[in-house]
Amino acid sequence: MTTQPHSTSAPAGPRRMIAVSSGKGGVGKSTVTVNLAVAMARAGLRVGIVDADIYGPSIPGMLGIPGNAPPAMGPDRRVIPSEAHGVRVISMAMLTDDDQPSILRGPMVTKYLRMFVSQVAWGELDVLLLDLPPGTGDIQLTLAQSFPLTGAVVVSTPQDVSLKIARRGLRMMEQVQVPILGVIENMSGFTCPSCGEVSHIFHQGGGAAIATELGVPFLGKVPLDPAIVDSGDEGIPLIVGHPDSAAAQAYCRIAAALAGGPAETGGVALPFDWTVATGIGKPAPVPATGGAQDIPCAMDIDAAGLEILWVDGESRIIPARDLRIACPCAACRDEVTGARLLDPEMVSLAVAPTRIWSVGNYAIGMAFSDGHASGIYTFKTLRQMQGAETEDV
Ligand SMILES: Nc1ncnc2c1ncn2[C@@H]1O[C@H](COP(=O)(O)OP(=O)(O)OP(=O)(O)O)[C@@H](O)[C@H]1O
Repeated sequence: MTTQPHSTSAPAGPRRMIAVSSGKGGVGKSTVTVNLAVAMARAGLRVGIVDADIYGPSIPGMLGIPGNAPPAMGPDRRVIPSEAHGVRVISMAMLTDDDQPSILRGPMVTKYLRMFVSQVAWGELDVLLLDLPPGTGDIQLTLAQSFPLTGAVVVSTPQDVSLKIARRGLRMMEQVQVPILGVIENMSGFTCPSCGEVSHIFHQGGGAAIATELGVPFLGKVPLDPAIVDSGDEGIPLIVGHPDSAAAQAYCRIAAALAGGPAETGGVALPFDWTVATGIGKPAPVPATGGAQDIPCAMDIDAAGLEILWVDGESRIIPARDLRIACPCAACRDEVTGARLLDPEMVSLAVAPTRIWSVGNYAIGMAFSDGHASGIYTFKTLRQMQGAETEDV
């Protein structure tokens, strides 16, 4: 285990940011995250893990990194991640005393995690894995919305109840338009400690059934293997200590599928924060490569309004005033009925966006010249607005 400084210049952002989630605790999500990360590092990728399981951070221990060692600071006051088995790691466990459970409210958790992603000197990364806290509550939803995730993986065990909960997790990710990269069935079958053969003493196949039912990929099964428990306790991942085991080989296959899977969206690079007057932060246009999704490939603003080119090649202008009038925030729309609360007559004919920023990978936020800045416009909504008649108000 070493602690090495990485480039402290502003990060370009990881090529892929993948959330590892589970509907409930104890299904092996952190173990899966660690072994996938080490498998990817061994395949030559530059890999980082954000231990976002802020209430029960276990990643450093599984990689043999002392939990209570505070991380070093770089010259630009950015935190330098720890590194073990070729994987860079940042975790709440490094910032709090092991004996003091972190009692943090939701907004604080999101603040810390944003910091973990953007204020850490990660250097160049091919893949950043986020080990999410278990469950499908507000924290998970906020996290899924806060980062430009390439997609999410859902870990489940074969038991019925666990699969039902996994289904809820999948639906949650769908709601915030985070692509599901697939389902992993953990503890599926038992690996005999003496002969290494896998026998299916419990249910199996539920993960594949859910994946089929919801139309998402099934990434594979990891058998129940007593060596995994010892590996976690000793800080030597199974991939390193028992590379020939059936479970280690399953991790390697899943890692290969995730590292090279068809998850790139093909749209503009995210995140961005564009100040319209200076053009600073404006997302660089990329070619529209085809596809049916609501993914922007280029954005422009002129006197006529906001023009968006979509991945399927469609492009149209939404007048700036229409955007302001359509603001979906709670002050401008009734949250229950959706009725407009904003009087269009109060909106100046000259209103225009002054700043546009990406929200997760499904929406943009917009600040207007009248000072209003709380609306979040999903790509889907913008696409529908482009198709609708201009409001005659
Ligand atoms: N395939 C497996 N075979 C045997 N034991 C496993 C397997 N996967 C995980 N475990 C063990 O199950 C326990 C829980 O695993 P882990 O901490 O990774 O779960 P988790 O879903 O991240 O839990 P939480 O989110 O509550 O921290 C650990 O002791 C781990 O070693």
